[in-house]
Amino acid sequence: MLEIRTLTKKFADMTAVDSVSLTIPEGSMVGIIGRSGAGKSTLLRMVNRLAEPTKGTIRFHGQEVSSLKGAGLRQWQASCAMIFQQFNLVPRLDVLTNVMLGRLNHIGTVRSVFKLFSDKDRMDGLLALERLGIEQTALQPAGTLSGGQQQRVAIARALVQKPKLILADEPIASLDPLNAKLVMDALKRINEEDGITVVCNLHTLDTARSYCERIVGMSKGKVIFDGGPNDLTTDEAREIYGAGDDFNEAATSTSISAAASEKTPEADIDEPAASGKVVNL
Ligand SMILES: Nc1ncnc2c1ncn2[C@@H]1O[C@H](COP(=O)(O)OP(=O)(O)OP(=O)(O)O)[C@@H](O)[C@H]1O
Repeated sequence: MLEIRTLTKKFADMTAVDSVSLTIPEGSMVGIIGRSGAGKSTLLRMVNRLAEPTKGTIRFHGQEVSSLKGAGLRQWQASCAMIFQQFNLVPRLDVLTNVMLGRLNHIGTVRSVFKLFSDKDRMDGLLALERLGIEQTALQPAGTLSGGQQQRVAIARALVQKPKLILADEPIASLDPLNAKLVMDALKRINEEDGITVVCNLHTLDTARSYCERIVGMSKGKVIFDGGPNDLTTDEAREIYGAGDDFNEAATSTSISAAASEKTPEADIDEPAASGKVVNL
């Protein structure tokens, strides 16, 4: 259980996240929506402690993580994997090494400095790539992969961290709809099969409605909606997106959905993994 209480982040006199309180049960998949600048990224970054809260607390299974330092903080960051819009891979390193970098917080300092990975680390990395249907890319430089493949490498890297929580910050914002679907399907399957809690910032309402059992709507740093996809009315969505009377959900659409046809036109995707039944997790 993740418990966020009155979490606040100020940048000078600007309040990016304003007294947010949320309780997220273990194993849930939560989508955070809102227009650009609503405070979604800052909220996730505080949970992972990439940004320091100005005020408030974050607890995970009762442990206060908002005040952790040193080894305790590193341990928290290892169990709280982050996925970014821009993948954050090392382009010149091969895919498998990128994935194994997710193990750095689990191995000793000397081994981590020299990137001395064990056979087990390698095997875990390959198995994670296989779950994501991209094991055949293991020896390619990560920078040569398509965006959708790179994001799946980033998810494999998160998996080898053996996280308790995955925080995905706009994971599909740089992807075309087909690759966006592959990535969201992968996150959903990891959530369902491994029971890992996933909190996912999304620009688009239809994606959140399709994949998340709970939607949190943010505006100007505050939570203004918290409920199931069917509870979110058009009026509430309009308020979240700060739109006028002509608000249309399609305007926030990526045209992907969890229930969408799995018959993907292969010509549209340059990835071997996509030719099967979406992602082989
Ligand atoms: N390091 C920073 N220094 C100053 N202001 C910041 C910093 N990071 C974020 N902000 C501001 O905080 C507010 C919230 O930003 P944040 O990135 O959290 O929003 P967001 O909802 O994730 O938006 P987007 O979808 O565009 O990433 C914005 O006004 C942003 O300009």
